[in-house]
Amino acid sequence: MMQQVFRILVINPGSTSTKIGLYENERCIFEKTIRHPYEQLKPFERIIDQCLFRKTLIVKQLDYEGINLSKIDAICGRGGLIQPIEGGTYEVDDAMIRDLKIGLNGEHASNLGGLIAHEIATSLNIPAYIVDPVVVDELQDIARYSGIPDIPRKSIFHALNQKAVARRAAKELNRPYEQLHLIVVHMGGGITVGAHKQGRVIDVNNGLHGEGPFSPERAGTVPAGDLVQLCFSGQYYIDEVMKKLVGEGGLMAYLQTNDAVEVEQRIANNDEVALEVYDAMAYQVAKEIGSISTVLKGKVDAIILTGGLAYGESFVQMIANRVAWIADMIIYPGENELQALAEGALRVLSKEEEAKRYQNFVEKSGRSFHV
Ligand SMILES: Nc1ncnc2c1ncn2[C@@H]1O[C@H](COP(=O)(O)OP(=O)(O)O)[C@@H](O)[C@H]1O
Ligand SMILES: CCCC(=O)OP(=O)(O)O
Repeated sequence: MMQQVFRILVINPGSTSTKIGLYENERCIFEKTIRHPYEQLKPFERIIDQCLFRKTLIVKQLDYEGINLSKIDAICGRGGLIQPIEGGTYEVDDAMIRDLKIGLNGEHASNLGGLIAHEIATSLNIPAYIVDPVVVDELQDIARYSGIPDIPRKSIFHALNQKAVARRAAKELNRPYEQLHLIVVHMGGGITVGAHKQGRVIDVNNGLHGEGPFSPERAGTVPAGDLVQLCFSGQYYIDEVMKKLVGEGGLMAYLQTNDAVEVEQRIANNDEVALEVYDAMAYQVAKEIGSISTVLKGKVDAIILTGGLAYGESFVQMIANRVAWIADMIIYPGENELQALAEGALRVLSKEEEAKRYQNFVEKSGRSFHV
C-alpha cells in the first residue's frame, strides 16, 4: 500500500532568528533561517507585538520560494511559555492561545510559534500544533528548591532541541535514551544546560529568567543582592531591568551585539575585549556543565553541545578544554528543532499518536478559563 504523504509547515521563532521548514512526512524539502539583528526587533515593546512582523516575513519567504500554502496539511510551531506540561504534541486551542498571548510564564519569541501557526492554519482550515514547548517540566523535586519558598525554580529551556539531540545521540551510541545519562547544552540566543537521566530532564537552568551562563542576549545568574539594589535604585523601570536580564544582557551588554559570528570576526581582528568576553561565556558554560554533572553523580555517558554557538569551533574548544575530562563530547551544531516539530505533527497526522489537549491540563491544574 502506498504511504500517505503529509505536507507540514514548521515555524520556529527564536530570540535572534525565525526558522521555517517545509516537510513531506519526515523529509525536509525546504528550510530557511531568517536572522533578526538586535536593531530590527528593538522597536517592538513586547514580544507579542512582533507577531504580525514575523508572520509577514514567513508568508513572504514562502511566496518567494513558490510554496503553495493551500497544499499544506498542518502547521506546527515552537511552543512557548504556557503552563508547565508534559512533553508531546498539542493542538493549539483557545486556552493555549490565551496563555501564549499573555505570556503566562514570561515573554519569549517561542510564544509566537503557536500563535503564528494558528493564524495561518485558520485561514487554510487545517490544524495547528506545538511540540515539546519550552515549559516541559520533568524536574526532580529536589531541583525545585531555590532557597526562597516563594520562588521555586522552574523548568524553562530548549526542551524541543534538547530532547531531539539526546535521542539522536542515543541512536548513535546504540543505546536507548531511557538508559542514558546525558548533559545536553543548547547554546542559542539563550543557553540551557540539562541533566538528562534515563529519558527525563531532571534538572536544567531556567535559561530565560536569570539562571546559568550568560548568553548572546541574556545575563544568566547575576549577584542577587546587587540586582535587588539596582531594582530599587529608582533609576530603572521594571521593563528596563528585565531587558538587562533578557534581550540586552550577555554579549549584547558587553559587546553590543548578539551575533557570535561577528564576535569571532572581531577576535580574528585581534580585539582583546571580544576574546575575553567570549572566553568568559565559555567559562560560564563549562562551570554550569561541571555543576550539573553532580546531579548525575558524575556518571555521564556524554556531553552534547548544540545550538547556533556550537558552529563556533573556537568557542566549542574553549568549553572542551575545561570539561572534556567529565565525559566524551558530541557536537551537533545548529538544532534539530524543525525536524522535531515536523515529526511531532506527523505522529498525530498519521494517527500514531493522538494530539494532547492543553485545555485538559488547564482544567486539571484548577485554573479557570473563559474565552
Ligand atoms: N557559524 C557560526 N559560528 C558561530 N556562531 C554562530 C554561527 N551561526 C550562528 N551562530 C550564533 O548562534 C547564535 C544563535 O543561535 P540559534 O541557535 O540560531 O539561536 P536562536 O534560535 O535563539 O535564534 C547567535 O549568536 C549566532 O551568531
Ligand atoms: C526560553 C528558553 C528557550 C530559549 O532561550 O530559546 P532561544 O535561545 O531560541 O531564545
